Amino acid sequence: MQTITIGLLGLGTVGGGVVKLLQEHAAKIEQTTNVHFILKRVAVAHLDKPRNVSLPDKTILTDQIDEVLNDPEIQIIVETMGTVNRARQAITQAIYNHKSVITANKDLLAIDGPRLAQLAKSRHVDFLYEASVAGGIPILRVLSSSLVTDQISQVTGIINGTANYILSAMTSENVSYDKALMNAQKKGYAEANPTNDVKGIDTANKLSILSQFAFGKALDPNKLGIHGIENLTAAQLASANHFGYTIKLLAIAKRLNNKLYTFVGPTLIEHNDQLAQVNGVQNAVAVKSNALGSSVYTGPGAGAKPTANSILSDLAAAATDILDYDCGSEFNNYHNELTPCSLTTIPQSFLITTYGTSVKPTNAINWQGETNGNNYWSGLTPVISRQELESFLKSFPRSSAVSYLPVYNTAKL
Ligand SMILES: NC(=O)C1=CN([C@@H]2O[C@H](COP(=O)(O)OP(=O)(O)OC[C@H]3O[C@@H](n4cnc5c(N)ncnc54)[C@H](OP(=O)(O)O)[C@@H]3O)[C@@H](O)[C@H]2O)C=CC1
Ligand SMILES: N[C@@H](CC=O)C(=O)O
Repeated sequence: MQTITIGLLGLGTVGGGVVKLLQEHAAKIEQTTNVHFILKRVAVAHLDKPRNVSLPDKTILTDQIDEVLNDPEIQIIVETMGTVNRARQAITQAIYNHKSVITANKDLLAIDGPRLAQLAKSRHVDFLYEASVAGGIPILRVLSSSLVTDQISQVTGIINGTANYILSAMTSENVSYDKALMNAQKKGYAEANPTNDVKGIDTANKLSILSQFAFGKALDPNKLGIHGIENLTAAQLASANHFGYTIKLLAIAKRLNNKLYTFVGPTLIEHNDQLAQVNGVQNAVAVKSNALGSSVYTGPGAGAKPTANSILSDLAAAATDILDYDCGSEFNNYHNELTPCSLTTIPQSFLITTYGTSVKPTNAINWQGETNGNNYWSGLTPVISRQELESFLKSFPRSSAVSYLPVYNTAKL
């Protein structure tokens, strides 16, 4: 049996899960990897905070990250503290100190992942981040191993557990948005600041990473048009349901020739689509590829143990590479020049909802269906161009509220 020494940054939801799984699964881990992992140091922000994990020795806790990063015995750093700047600094320092790094930090990866990956490669250490997309679903390994030779044309993801948990609770249990968000926070699904979860930013960050694995092109999340779920109305949820659809926060990347069409936002998806049945904290990634056809990968997208499981799979891979003197291969070595475009510029069908009246707008649209409630009217458009949509929206008096949502897979590319 070989020994690998690790250092952990962060002991919150995910870090705590890592410690628990290292303890609970120790026998299986040792048998399958032939490695005995020693957790030598754990960095936290607040030393005196009560913890719901038992550490072998309280003295391994420190609030000085450098004590972990500069410890010469530590071979692998597991970063589960979040934040962008402090985590970037810590990961860079770890790589310069010749330590392999595992992280779940999609906020950092989305803006600086490719650079950090190149740095790790140049320093001959591993840089792995399975947990950064869809929590417990091993989607990055599927894309970079099982589908490595296939040509992918589309990925669609429900990749934020908090948003999906909120939408499911609002749709099927009639729970209010605020209450559902509070429950997601209690369960450890939401980010320390849940703004990224509900505004679609976390979804966009994950789409950036996913796109890098599926298409060889990392997307700049700042250049994606991103829509969140925070302004969705009960009228939209009820109207979608009336027409046979569920509303999900989707991340879509679709390749056509050398262009990559992307969208992040709430979208109507037919009740009988497999993705519409993904509820609660479950995530799903649907992949369309030339050889395999359609495949869908589902599982918990957040939470302590599912996320920690992804980290432990990286840990096993990094330990094997250290023992085989084979560190430094890129997690994803597919690179491709594609031009990102917004899917919203493509003609497609929309759900339009007007508020303050239950009367149908007078515009000449061949509505595919319509419904109304006390104080709103909703209609389903045929496939219309962006220009037609915009001129329709402009035809309303400034004072009236009108909103629109796209219908999944109606875009005519
Ligand atoms: N929660 C989830 O389901 C998932 C989270 N992630 C990602 O995993 C990471 C961790 O998330 P999560 O566990 O939920 O976050 P938490 O807020 O639960 O935990 C963060 C931990 O990091 C510690 N920490 C924060 N800043 C510092 C610092 N400057 N120095 C040392 N320690 C620090 C905190 O210390 P203290 O406890 O003392 O305050 C805490 O233990 C994030 O990048 C998140 O995006 C990815 C997938 C799923
Ligand atoms: N806050 C995130 C956690 C996992 O990435 C989510 O809800 O999906």
